[in-house]
Amino acid sequence: MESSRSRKRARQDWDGAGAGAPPPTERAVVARGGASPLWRDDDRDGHYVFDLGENLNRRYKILSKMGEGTFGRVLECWDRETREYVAIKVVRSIRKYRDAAMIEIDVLNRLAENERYRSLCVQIQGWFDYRNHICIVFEKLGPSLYDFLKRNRYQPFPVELVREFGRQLLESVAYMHELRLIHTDLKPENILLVSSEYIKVPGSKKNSQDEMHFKCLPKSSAIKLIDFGSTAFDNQEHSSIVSTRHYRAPEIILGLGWSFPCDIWSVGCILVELCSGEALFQTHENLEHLAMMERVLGPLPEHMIRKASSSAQKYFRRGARLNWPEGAVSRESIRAVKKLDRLKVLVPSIIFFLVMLILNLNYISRLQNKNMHFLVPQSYLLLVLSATSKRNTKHRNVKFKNRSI
Ligand SMILES: Nc1ncnc2c1ncn2[C@@H]1O[C@H](COP(=O)(O)OP(=O)(O)OP(=O)(O)O)[C@@H](O)[C@H]1O
Repeated sequence: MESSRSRKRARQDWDGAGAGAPPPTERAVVARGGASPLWRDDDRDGHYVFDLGENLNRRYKILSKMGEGTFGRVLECWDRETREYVAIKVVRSIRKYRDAAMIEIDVLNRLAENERYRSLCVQIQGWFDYRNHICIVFEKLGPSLYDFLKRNRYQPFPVELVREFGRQLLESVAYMHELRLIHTDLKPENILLVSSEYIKVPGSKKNSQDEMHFKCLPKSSAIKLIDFGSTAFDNQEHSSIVSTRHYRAPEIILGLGWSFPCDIWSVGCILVELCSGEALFQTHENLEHLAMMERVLGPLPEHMIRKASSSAQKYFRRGARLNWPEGAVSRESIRAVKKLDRLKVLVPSIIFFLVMLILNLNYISRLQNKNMHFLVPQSYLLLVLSATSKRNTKHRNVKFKNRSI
């Protein structure tokens, strides 16, 4: 079962076994100058064990650990050849993650076919296989939007900035969808600011001594998408469960099959979170999740309930309405759902219309055609966004124009 606050997606059940033996030549290499360190075993999860300052093959020097995910660790490295900092994802030496990394490389190369990707998605600079670890070299980016929220003790971003993030996010997703790719794991952790620079401004939350808190704001609003390890090709068979729980679309939970719209749902959830500071659907259980969706957005469309898979029918009474609150596992669960406000109350009105449109488009598209391509609605959303952007810019003398402040 997923832990209640876990933000990590439960990965699909892969079939691979552990890693094979390391290439014999590597064992003999001794750490000296620009050479590789002595061979050492991976940790029990298959992660590469390293010390800071060591080499990752002769070209890259390891400077720090930038992040960790299900697939592996991301290390900040110095590229001796280009003389620039890079972020290298060192994938766990387990067959299933190695295989998934090769798919990620495939997707990244596909994305890189068009120049447009440079400003929308993280750029891949290359990859190599080192001591049975696939290493993917990326341009180094700044912190994720989640890192920023956390650093600010979950104080929300200003609405002007959220709108700017939303516009870029929709552009990136539209670009992926044009290439018939579905990200499937959009979340604030997978959206990185391009720059780490920030400014401090007075925040809204005060502490117990009534002292004013400060909050950090990025100097530039430019963002890029990362983590294409779960990206699916539209025309390939899809696994039944995708997305990290909080950002998972209703059609996935109901077993209706999923396609491009599941990314759009995640975008809606992300925008609300950036405006409110907290994940919209903080749950780890399907029925509670559906009840939360109904609380925020109104009843699930009848056509979706009708087609729910046999295993999802148990969430409904006589196949017609959600078995809620009768089916709740605890009073606490009922309270958690009740505590949620309608979308209108949750987010400023300027974002409300956009999010409402996004989340409802997900429903509408299912009504029309489950594999409907999302280009048309996305262009429409972008139009709405730029229209509201202009209006608001006039009114409030917005500082987030041109992606920098
Ligand atoms: N290009 C980059 N520049 C800076 N930091 C990065 C970069 N790529 C990844 N990171 C950091 O490393 C973390 C893990 O990266 P990523 O999400 O790609 O790994 P993962 O193993 O696929 O994660 P998940 O378990 O979410 O699938 C990110 O959340 C981010 O903090």
